[in-house]
Amino acid sequence: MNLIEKGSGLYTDHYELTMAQGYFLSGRHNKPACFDYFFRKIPYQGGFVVFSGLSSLLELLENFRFDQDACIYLASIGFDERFVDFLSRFSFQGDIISVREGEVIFPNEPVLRVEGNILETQLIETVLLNILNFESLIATKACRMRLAAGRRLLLEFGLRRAQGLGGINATKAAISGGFDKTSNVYGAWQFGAESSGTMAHSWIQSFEDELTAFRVYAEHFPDNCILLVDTYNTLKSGVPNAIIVARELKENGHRLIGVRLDSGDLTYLSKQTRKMLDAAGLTEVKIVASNQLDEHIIQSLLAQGAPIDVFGVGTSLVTGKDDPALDGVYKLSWFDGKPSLKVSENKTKMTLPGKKTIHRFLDKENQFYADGISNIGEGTYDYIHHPAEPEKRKQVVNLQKEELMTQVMKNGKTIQPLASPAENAAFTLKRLQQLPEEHKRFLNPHVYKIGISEKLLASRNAVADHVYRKNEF
Ligand SMILES: Nc1ncnc2c1ncn2[C@@H]1O[C@H](COP(=O)(O)OP(=O)(O)OP(=O)(O)O)[C@@H](O)[C@H]1O
Ligand SMILES: O=P(O)(O)OC[C@H]1O[C@H](OP(=O)(O)OP(=O)(O)O)[C@H](O)[C@@H]1O
Ligand SMILES: O=C(O)c1cccnc1
Repeated sequence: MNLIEKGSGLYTDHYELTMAQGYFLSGRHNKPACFDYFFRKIPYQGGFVVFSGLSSLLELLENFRFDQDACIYLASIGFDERFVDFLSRFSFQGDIISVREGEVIFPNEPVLRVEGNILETQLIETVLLNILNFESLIATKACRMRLAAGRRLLLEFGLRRAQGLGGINATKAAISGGFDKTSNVYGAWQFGAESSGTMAHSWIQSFEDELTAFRVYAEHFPDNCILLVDTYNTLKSGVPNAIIVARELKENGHRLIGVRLDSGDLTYLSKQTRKMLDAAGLTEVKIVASNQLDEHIIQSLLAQGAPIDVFGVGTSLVTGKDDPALDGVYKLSWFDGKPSLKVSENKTKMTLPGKKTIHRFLDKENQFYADGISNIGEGTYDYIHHPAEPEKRKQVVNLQKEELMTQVMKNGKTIQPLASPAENAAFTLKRLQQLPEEHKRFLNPHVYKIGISEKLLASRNAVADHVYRKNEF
């Protein structure tokens, strides 16, 4: 299935189409509207999220169409003929204003805004949430592993354990989050990443003995050879056999790239392996480790002094293990000329009305200090208020600030070059250097402050009052 070629219109929830039909048949479909995308809870008990998926989304929206087969199907399941006819000519013509892909973002910030008519802005809800929530979830996980691994090489090994075809976008997000290479050949091809890999146990098992398996592999791939050393006994067989083959390669003007450890105590085994390789004069041979790694294990292995050069990570990365979904939502904030909000018993869940932007305030060391959300065009403000407890406020005068949102799509056409996953990763890394350490630690990270301007607070109160009065509760 290729959504881009087929047109992605059916990649949606049924209710988006019934609402769209309702807007169309009641003649309301051209009324202007604006929706915000934001999430509420940071996954993995972390201190930040890496915003990812924007380029995938823009590509899909440019191709958000209902082809003939889709229209026949929609008519067959009861959609109105006039509406289906309208859909056959439909394309998304709205605008998108967003923070940059790879930006470090925080809960309750409306990081992306969609403007257009109510029908088109409603219709894209599901695909938008599907893409942004998943890629941001996985890029955040990848980025946490990058923080744990420092400059060591990170390989993505997850396709076999991914949630079905989600494995494709997981690879894109893994690279965006800071992984260097992937085992996923399709992903590498699609997203301009580098694919690479080692070997499976089956290769070694298919030979009479381990040494022959290593020799045949090295013969075929003398310049791209990483030997898996734990099939029989890592220290008594795998590493000694790898050393024999490494010497043979050297004699022939080549070099063994590395050995891979895939079971057992990775600290003990990597230390012993390093000693054995070094004693054999093979200081250049790298140690690759895999086996159910995650950011915590990587951090712990390095703290234990494990001399591991490369980490291969699959399951926990591509499934976002520990937190299988980001709770990003898409809420109507402005309709037909008026700010709009969704009230809630729970004040933290009340949405922010109107068209808004985000400023990031920076301290003297150019480190992130706090983020402010305000109405667009509001100008400067001196305080930001806690969204749920507005009596708590923070002064933001005399601080440098950056406006985080820019227009990326106009009338359904992307107006900025789409960043590659590698460009996103470089941007994220730069931004993380500006995020104070206390927000990056894994254990009980300090909460980054976000707040709303006085004017936005006043307009939220006014709109909420109006909604309460109109609905008499
Ligand atoms: N020194 C270490 N410190 C912390 N975690 C480690 C260390 N060494 C390995 N691990 C992790 O511990 C887990 C060990 O998993 P498990 O008990 O399945 O071991 P195994 O060696 O894979 O066993 P098996 O031989 O059955 O495959 C893995 O997630 C691995 O990454
Ligand atoms: O543990 P993960 O983080 O998910 O990383 C991927 C795992 O997949 C492979 O094992 P598998 O048993 O599938 O095949 P193999 O024979 O190549 O080891 C590989 O050896 C890793 O252990
Ligand atoms: O290339 C590898 O070593 C690899 C690829 C996929 C999964 N596990 C390991």
